[in-house]
Amino acid sequence: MNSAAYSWNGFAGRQELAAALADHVAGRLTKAIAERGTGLLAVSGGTTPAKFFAALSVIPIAWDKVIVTLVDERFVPASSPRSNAGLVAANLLQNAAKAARFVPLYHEAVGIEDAAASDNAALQSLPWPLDVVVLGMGPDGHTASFFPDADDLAKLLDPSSDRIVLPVHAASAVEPRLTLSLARIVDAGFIALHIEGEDKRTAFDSAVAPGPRKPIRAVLDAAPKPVEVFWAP
Ligand SMILES: O=C1O[C@H](COP(=O)(O)O)[C@@H](O)[C@H](O)[C@H]1O
Repeated sequence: MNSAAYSWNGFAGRQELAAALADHVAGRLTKAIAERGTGLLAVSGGTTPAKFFAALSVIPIAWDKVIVTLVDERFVPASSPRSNAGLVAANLLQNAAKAARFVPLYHEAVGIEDAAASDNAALQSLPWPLDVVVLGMGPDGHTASFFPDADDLAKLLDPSSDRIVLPVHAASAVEPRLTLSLARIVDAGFIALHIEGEDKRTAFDSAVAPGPRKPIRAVLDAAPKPVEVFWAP
């Protein structure tokens, strides 16, 4: 594993974790706004981030200078209960954070390849690099939409890819996906991994142990700075 790898931040409870992670992220965004006039944040979806989103949404920073996008998205419209954009709209883009600009990954398109190509063009104009990326992880060791059984996983995990967004097909992923490339993720100023529960702790421990390389391990290996892991039981 790369010598930077990760740093472990353990909490007694999920609410406490959500508050601490929200404070860290708000601090980073405030610093970015002071330094370059804008803050660029990419967040994950699924189920874990809801409490963190709620905590972040009430912190009074200059949200009108913040751009929020997604680490990954399921190929479903925002009205679907499986939409990561829907989760962000309902939990993060509320309260003070309502003033942020949201850049979605899902657009109606004939297929996931077309959607990824149009995202690639649309996201080109964002003020890269990301100031903050908050990753999640599934018990299978997937992070972003880098699923262990994805077609052409080596291409998805290529740290030198010049793509911003990539299409993903994986049998275990339910629907096709859109994901930020590994290169854009590991280039972020602050990389957090937010995981909860004993099953995910076990999955993380096995991903960092010698053995088959899970996708989360590819992020740890490619990141030039330690990934800050936020965990609570
Ligand atoms: O499908 C996804 O799963 C992961 C983990 O989600 P969780 O429900 O176990 O928290 C998430 O990080 C990713 O953004 C999402 O698309």
